[in-house]
Amino acid sequence: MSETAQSQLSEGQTGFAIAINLMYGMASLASTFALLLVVFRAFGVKAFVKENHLVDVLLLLLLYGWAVIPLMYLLSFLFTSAATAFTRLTIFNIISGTATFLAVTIMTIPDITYQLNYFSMNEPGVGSYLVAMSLQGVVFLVLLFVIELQCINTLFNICRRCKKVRQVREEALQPEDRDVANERKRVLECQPVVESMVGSPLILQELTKVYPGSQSLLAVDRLSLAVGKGECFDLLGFNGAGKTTTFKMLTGDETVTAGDAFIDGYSILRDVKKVQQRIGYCPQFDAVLDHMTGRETLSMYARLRGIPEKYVFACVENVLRSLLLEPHADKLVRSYSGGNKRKLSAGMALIGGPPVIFLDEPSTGMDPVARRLLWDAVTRTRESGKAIIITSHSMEECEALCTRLAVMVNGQFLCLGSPQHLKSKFGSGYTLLAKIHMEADLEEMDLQLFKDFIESTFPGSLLKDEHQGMVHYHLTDKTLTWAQVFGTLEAAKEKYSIEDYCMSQISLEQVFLSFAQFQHCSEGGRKSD
Ligand SMILES: Nc1ncnc2c1ncn2[C@@H]1O[C@H](COP(=O)(O)OP(=O)(O)OP(=O)(O)O)[C@@H](O)[C@H]1O
Repeated sequence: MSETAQSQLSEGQTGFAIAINLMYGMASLASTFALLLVVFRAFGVKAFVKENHLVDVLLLLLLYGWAVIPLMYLLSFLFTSAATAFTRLTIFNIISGTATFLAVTIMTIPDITYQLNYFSMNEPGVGSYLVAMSLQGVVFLVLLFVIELQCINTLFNICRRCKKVRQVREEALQPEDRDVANERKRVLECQPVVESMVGSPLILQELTKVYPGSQSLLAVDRLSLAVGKGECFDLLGFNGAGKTTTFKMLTGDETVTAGDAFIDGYSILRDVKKVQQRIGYCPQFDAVLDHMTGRETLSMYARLRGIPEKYVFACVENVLRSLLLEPHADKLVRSYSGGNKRKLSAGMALIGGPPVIFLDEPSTGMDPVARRLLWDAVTRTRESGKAIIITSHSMEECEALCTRLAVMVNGQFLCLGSPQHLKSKFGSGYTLLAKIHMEADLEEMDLQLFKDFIESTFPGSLLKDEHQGMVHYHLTDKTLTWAQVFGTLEAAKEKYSIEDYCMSQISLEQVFLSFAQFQHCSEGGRKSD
């Protein structure tokens, strides 16, 4: 059974599937054996039909089936392709069956004697073989259950989790951003099912992903987060920070190495199907069906989300209109431009208003008008009480949409909170942009005088950029007030030929960039222990 299909079955369902497969195998073997017995009877093969031996033969054959079906099932795990498994195992059965039969016959020719009790434990009775086949069947079946129910994985997971819990305790001693630590504490103390009902449809508890390989990579490192109804949470991060991997685990596309997440109270480890029924997902790369039109695609998603048939049309029209897709609604998706495919992907995630919506860089490739329409649609959806998680490299988008955000670096949250909270916490000081009027012959001197003035008046100021009489300073003094800075610059305007100037709070982008130094450049930079 494929890993994805397997991951979507609960343990009970897997056990049931094995039992059904075994019964089907036994039934089809029994019917073949019955035909064989009919042939024996028709041709009067004495050894098999005399003295009710047909029943003995049937018992022997069925015991053979009991032993061999689970063995074939086990051996099939050695192959990745069903066709290869079928041909190779068939050849294996023919050779092993014929060869062992010939070998045993040849080796026992001198000793052939006739024994009335076929089931005797003594040679040439087959009693010992019957016992062996019965035991083989039981052993192979147990092995099959162990593999299919992923008992070993579960055991590994339990060990891994114990190890992780120890690590978390140890690492709790290391400094972690206070907001991130508070969120972790809040999440670990909550009862996910109760919390989901109360108001947090999405809960991540120590969610971890390690990509296996020669150098296993820790892509997502113990994320803990609760996202409430009517909240839009932005995952900001550099390339390779682990955002998409987080989404993939939450949507069931990737397995979870440790930890768990709950969507509407359902665990992604135990109830992935129920989770998938409750999410909308706009993946980073469009997953659209080329041979359907946009309208057909959205109608299909509306029906899948359980929207009553009489509302499907209106619902689809609404999404098409809100994303400016109406002119393309009846064209095949394969003829869509990149931006229009993106709009359709976003529409597919939003339609029907699932309780939790994941948007992975939804506005990439959209023109500014479409982007703003998307923002409106996302904001309306959020205000209707849905929890939205978004990743984006646009700070403008982040400021326009999100109520809270986290900066993700190397799979961990380095900070967490509302945009204003993070700007106040990490972006102390002000940004000053000034344009100095320069006489042709005195330009360097004018500029230098102004720079000296700023550096002496506002100690600790950092010159960030300088270009054609335009200077960009970061005024780092936390005690400065807006009035002080404006007053000083207004008074100095004439003296230093300041043509124009502008003051602003540190931007979110500057806060984000201040974490750049922590991101490993190399994608294989984070090895898991
Ligand atoms: N299937 C995979 N196998 C092994 N490593 C992977 C796999 N997918 C992602 N990674 C690695 O995991 C890390 C996180 O990748 P991920 O795609 O989650 O980053 P991201 O934050 O979404 O980046 P971007 O902003 O570029 O989309 C990267 O180092 C990446 O190389």
